[in-house]
Amino acid sequence: MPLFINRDQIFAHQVHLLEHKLRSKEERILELETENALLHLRLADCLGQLRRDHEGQREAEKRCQLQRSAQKNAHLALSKLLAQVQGLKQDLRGVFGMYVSFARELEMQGKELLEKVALIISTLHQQRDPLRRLQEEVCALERSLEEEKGRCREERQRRRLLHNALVELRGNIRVHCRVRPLLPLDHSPIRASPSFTHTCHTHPLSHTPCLSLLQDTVLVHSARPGSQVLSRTFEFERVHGPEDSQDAVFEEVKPLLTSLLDGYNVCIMAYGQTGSGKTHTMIGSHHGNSAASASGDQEGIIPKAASELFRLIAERAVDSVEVSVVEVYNNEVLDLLAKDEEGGAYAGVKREVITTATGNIEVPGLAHEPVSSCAEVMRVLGGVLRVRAQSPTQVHRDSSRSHLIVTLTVTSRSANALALARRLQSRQQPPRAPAQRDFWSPRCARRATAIATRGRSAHTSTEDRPSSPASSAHSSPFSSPGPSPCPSPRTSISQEPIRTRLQLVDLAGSECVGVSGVSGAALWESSCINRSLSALSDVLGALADHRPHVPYRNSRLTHLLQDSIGGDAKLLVMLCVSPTQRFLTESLQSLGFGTRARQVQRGPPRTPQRKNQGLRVK
Ligand SMILES: Nc1ncnc2c1ncn2[C@@H]1O[C@H](COP(=O)(O)OP(=O)(O)OP(=O)(O)O)[C@@H](O)[C@H]1O
Repeated sequence: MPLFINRDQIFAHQVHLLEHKLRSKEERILELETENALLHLRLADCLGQLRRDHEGQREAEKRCQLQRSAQKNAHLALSKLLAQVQGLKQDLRGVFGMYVSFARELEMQGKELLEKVALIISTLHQQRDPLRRLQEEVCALERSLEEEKGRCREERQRRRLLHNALVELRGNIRVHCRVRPLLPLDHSPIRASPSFTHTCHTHPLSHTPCLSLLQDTVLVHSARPGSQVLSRTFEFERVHGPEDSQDAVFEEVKPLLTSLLDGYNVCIMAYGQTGSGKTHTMIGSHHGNSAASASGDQEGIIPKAASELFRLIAERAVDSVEVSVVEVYNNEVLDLLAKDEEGGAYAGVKREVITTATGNIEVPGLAHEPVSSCAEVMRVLGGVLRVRAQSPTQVHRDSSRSHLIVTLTVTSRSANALALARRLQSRQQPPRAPAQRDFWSPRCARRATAIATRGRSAHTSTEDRPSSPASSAHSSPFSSPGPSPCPSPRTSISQEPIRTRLQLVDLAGSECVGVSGVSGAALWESSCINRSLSALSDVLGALADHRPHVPYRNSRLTHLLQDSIGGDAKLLVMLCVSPTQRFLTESLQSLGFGTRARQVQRGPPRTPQRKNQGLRVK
């Protein structure tokens, strides 16, 4: 082995060793760096974790704080609730205390009441007998009151029948009164000028009713401030109130139609102030101009009478029925059935009224149309009513400006009529209703006959035509046969037909020109209407006072109706009256007219003579 070692080699060896050491150190450094990096990573993890833990802790602390504040609030609410519960318990204790005291009080009162009831029951027990007796007395009194009421009703009925018989015997004019309901026209303002531009202020009370009805009496009571208190009563054969229907009004008129077929002439006349319901009562309510088109329960006396007439004649031997229609307009008699020159339309031709040498009232040339049913009558009437004079006034928009007279002439061979005529010829007593027999004492009959005889003998003559039985032999309505004398009992009754006449009159309304506000031609119409109505009133006055002169000829209306007013037709005046203070003066005038009409005594009505006994037959 060499002793000498190369230095280089040693150095190389040392370098190698050092390099090796360096390498291992470097490896170690690398390892340590890796480890360091890993540790850094772990540190970062740990720091992240720590941060999260801190945040979680902060969150937990926040929640904890919230929980603590919620807990605090809950504690507060709980303590409040507890305080309230304490208060409620207190109240409840108070209420319970009250309830207990109230219950005690109630119990005490109940006990007291029970004691009182027991006392009352025992008192009642003691008084039961007198009470029962009292009850029995009350029942007996009620029964007797009912009986008295029944007797009173019967008595009133008898009085009415007796009155009717007396009216028949005396030949009185029957007067029915109809008070219409309040209508818009009662509230319409009255205008000062005919041009209807200025309105007058009416008294505030003027729309209040001033009429009250009691059985067959009209009570007029007016107490307007500044005027005298007025209180008057008017009695009529029948009084209809505002609530009475057209049927109810017709029911009271209906018996006259039987009389017509039994051989009497009949006249039904509506009288009253303008707008008081005459046309409504006679024809019916209508819309537009077609008054005859009133239907059903709104039909007036004319359609209902025509219908009843044809119902009655279906059962009897009646030859024919004819209708004629006239209007008295501006004191002229117009034949509404006369046709124009072509013979087509109704023209309203002027006619004259004449008194024949025998005292008959005639309208020469008056047109008649044969009719065989109510519908035909209404058809004819519907046609002519369009010709009737109408114009508006401030009181009534559809005011009729003429008097309308519809005449139905019945030619009959009815055995009833003949038998009745025979009976009336043989004794001067009115036909008696069965119900009358028990009260129609001979004394009563004697008295009534005496009154009737007095009444008749008191007015034996008039200027125009005497109304004594003897003179009535010559009466003749228009161109149809009219009332005739009672033939002597010995006169034989052949089977010649009897002609009777039903006159249905819708008078024009009386009116105060100042109130109705008319002028020009309408003023002349009003003046003619008022003059003819005043002539009618004068005629009634003369008849009622048995004056020797009856001024029938002062007006065409009275001349035309002479046979019905002063003759021996059964005449019924239907007074139509407005109910309000506003028309008080006019209502009083109409009621006065009705009273006057009732005073007329014309002797008992007669059946007309037959064709062959001097009557003019068309
Ligand atoms: N009883 C009644 N029930 C309901 N309405 C009525 C009644 N009477 C009248 N009327 C109404 O009052 C108004 C006036 O009545 P109507 O035409 O019959 O009066 P009038 O007396 O004939 O008047 P004028 O004389 O002016 O012609 C009408 O609208 C009518 O329908």
